[in-house]
Amino acid sequence: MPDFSVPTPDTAGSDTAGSDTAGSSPLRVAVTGAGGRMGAAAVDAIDGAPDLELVAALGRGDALEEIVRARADVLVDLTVPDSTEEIVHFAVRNGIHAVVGTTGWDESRLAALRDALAGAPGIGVLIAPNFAVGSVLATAFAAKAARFFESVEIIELHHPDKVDAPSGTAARTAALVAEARRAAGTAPSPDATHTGAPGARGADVDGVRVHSVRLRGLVAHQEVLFGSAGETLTIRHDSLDRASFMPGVLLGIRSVPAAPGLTHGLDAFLGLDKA
Ligand SMILES: NC(=O)C1=CN([C@@H]2O[C@H](COP(=O)(O)OP(=O)(O)OC[C@H]3O[C@@H](n4cnc5c(N)ncnc54)[C@H](O)[C@@H]3O)[C@@H](O)[C@H]2O)C=CC1
Ligand SMILES: O=C(O)C1=N[C@H](C(=O)O)C[C@H](O)C1
Repeated sequence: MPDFSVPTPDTAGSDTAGSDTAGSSPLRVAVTGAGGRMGAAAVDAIDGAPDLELVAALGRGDALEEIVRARADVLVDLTVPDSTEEIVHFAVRNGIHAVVGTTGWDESRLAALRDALAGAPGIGVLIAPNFAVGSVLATAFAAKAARFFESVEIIELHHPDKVDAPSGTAARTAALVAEARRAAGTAPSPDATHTGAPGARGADVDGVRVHSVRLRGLVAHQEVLFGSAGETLTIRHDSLDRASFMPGVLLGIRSVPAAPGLTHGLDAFLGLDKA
């Protein structure tokens, strides 16, 4: 597993409100959604990290108070869009940092979380639409390319047990691409469609068409397609196994205590904001 080099909690000068990470104590980590596909993989990854200690693993129906009772420093939330907001606000109210992989964090939820964090100085929350470094890079590359092309569309492809569409990664990519195009004054993608089957052109996310494929055998994949006269550029990323997400989960856990407030996307923790 790649090991992204980051300051440990002991050397980061981190805010450790509500924690006991002084000295060489491992960072105490709780997981919600621990019985799910991602949660189970995260539990194993945390168990295998010598600087981390798994102190609580909660499933649906378990009381959130267990996270406080276990004196967790960081909560990792990998549940469902309907549960994540309540869980993360619970962590913030109780002085616990959070690393959130669950989807469903739209602008209104992010704004409410920023407000909550303003009243919880020193507490950090990472909302990570995708923990895979290749995916984070692909989204950053797409944002860079966005202003140079007339057309852009996104195809995201996932396993059929996924409950939400479009994916959180596609929504984030579309938002960043749209922002870059707006900033550059790029016109909307040309599209003469005015008749046909409903849904055939995918969902309109921030002015970008997003097509969601659900197919047994897939894990998590995305293509961003750009086009101009005579050329296309396709930026594709494939997560072939949930192992791809784990280095990012661990990086988030180790980094978030030193990053008070809201961090949206793993980019800053990977140093991509300086690239
Ligand atoms: N950021 C990233 O890199 C990734 C994010 N995801 C996202 O993570 C989330 C979980 O994905 P999967 O593990 O595939 O789903 P899953 O359905 O396998 O697991 C979700 C688990 O959460 C549990 N759960 C639901 N409400 C709960 C609550 N209130 N308290 C505790 N547990 C609760 C469910 O019982 C289930 O075991 C989804 O939103 C998915 O889109 C998935 C893969 C990567
Ligand atoms: O549900 C999934 O599997 C995934 N969810 C996230 C998303 O919606 O973007 C991240 C990744 O694509 C896998």
